Amino acid sequence: MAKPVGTLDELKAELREAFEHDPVDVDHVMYLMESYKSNPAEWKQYAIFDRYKYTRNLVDEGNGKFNLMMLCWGEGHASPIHDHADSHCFMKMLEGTLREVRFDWPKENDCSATDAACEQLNQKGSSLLELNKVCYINDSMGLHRVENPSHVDGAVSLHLYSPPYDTCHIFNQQTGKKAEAKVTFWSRYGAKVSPVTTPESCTPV
Ligand SMILES: O=C(O)CCSS
Ligand SMILES: [Fe+2]
Repeated sequence: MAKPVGTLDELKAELREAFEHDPVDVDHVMYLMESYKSNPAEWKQYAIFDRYKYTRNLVDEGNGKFNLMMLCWGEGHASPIHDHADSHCFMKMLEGTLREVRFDWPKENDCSATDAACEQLNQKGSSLLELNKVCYINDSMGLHRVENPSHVDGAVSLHLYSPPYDTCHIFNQQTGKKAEAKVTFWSRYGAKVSPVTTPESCTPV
């Protein structure tokens, strides 16, 4: 069994090592992310919140193999229902609690074309993610929406996407209609960048 990770810098180094080998060992990456115990003193420099929507804050570009980012969710903030662009998605709770709601893909691929083909997405599960817990999803497992259920506390989560991507799809829960969405960063390595959009607020391309 690999040794547990101590600090965020150790986690970044271990993740870079883990992604040097193909295919990705999902269980090993889950172990690494789970074994890191959140220490706000190590990550608060990346945690930049916005009043109106959740923010995506780049932490490491993983030698081009993955994007590691910190997402900051104000009270009641939520992502749209989205896919993960055929990438791996690992999500770890660093502070607070998030709810993950999972959905099946739309039954009809051409739903974005005709109203007749559209129908409500099937919700297939919901779970609360507590401090230090890690969840994993990829497109073969379905879609999800992530939300901060608290109306008094913020939440911070650490996300790893591999391969990295800057476009995904968002879905309308009532119709199943999908639209392409650009995802960018609110900050990079702790420094805010120009005003950017994140999935729930960006206009489909
Ligand atoms: O903005 C994103 O990357 C979706 C957060 S839930 S995986
Ligand atoms: Fe996601």
